[in-house]
Amino acid sequence: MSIPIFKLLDGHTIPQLAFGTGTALYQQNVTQPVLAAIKAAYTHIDGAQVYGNEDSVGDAIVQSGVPREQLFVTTKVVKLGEGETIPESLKGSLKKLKTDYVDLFLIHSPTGFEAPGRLEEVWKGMEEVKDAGLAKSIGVSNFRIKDFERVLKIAKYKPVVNQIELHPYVYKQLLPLLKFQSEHGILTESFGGLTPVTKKTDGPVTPVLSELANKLGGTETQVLMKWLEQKGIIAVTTTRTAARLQEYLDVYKLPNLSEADIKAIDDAGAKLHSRHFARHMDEL
Ligand SMILES: NC(=O)C1=CN([C@@H]2O[C@H](COP(=O)(O)OP(=O)(O)OC[C@H]3O[C@@H](n4cnc5c(N)ncnc54)[C@H](O)[C@@H]3O)[C@@H](O)[C@H]2O)C=CC1
Ligand SMILES: O=CCc1c[nH]c2ccccc12
Repeated sequence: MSIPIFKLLDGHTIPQLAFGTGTALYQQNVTQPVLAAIKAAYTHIDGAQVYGNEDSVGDAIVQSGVPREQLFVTTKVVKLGEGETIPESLKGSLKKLKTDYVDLFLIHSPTGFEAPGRLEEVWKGMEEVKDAGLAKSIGVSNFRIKDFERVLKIAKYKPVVNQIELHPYVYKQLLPLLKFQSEHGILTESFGGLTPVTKKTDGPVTPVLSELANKLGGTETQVLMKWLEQKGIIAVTTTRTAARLQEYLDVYKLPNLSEADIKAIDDAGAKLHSRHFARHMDEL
């Protein structure tokens, strides 16, 4: 079984699993990890200007020998220099990434652009890069409902995705945002999806994962990834090890969780709120 492909609201497609170049790989040369991921069958690479390693992502894209159109490359803008525009910012990334376009360009966070009119102005810049073909699709990250309301008021193109921290310990609190996105056809990308096996390993979800891992014949990590997949969420994860790369890919060979299994994870997650990034998301 291969990685599922989801359709974006602008007609483009996106692989449901992404190899991330932040967190464990933040500010590091990621050429070898990205090459290993591509070799293992990953096509979707999640980057960002602030990860400080776009140059090494670009080297991996070139060295992989995989035709550019077979890869899905994301980068994100977190801030602009004095007088710098969004097209100028993206052109800087493209030079480092050694490509003519990205598949997806994201506003990394609304928090740097909160002054009156600023987020709207930045979104207009995002629309410019889409019109110029520098980004096939445009989206956002760490957006709340109130950020979407500002952008949607002036948008020619809606954001196609919102990349947010999403795992069972924030799922309940995010339900109004997820409902809003679903009503607008905006897909969700998850980061931090493995929090119950990495940062919050002693919570109410832990025994449920253990039981379901046994039932499915997989690992706790794979149960969390299955939970995301079955909710229609794109999983952005990462690793430095070949075994973990394969563990993530093997998720697609496992049977599905039942509705009762998914509810058991939702219910256990709802007993504890535990967020590790972007605290502003606690107020939607
Ligand atoms: N838009 C944003 O603001 C953010 C985006 N990201 C993106 O998402 C990517 C992934 O983010 P993460 O939070 O690292 O994702 P994640 O929650 O999927 O964790 C990945 C980590 O889990 C470890 N892991 C997997 N299974 C494990 C187990 N059973 N026991 C112990 N450790 C285990 C891996 O080794 C890896 O280091 C980043 O590289 C970046 O591309 C990450 C944070 C913020
Ligand atoms: O991408 C994840 C973590 C991160 C590092 N710097 C920033 C700035 C704004 C939002 C998220 C992040």
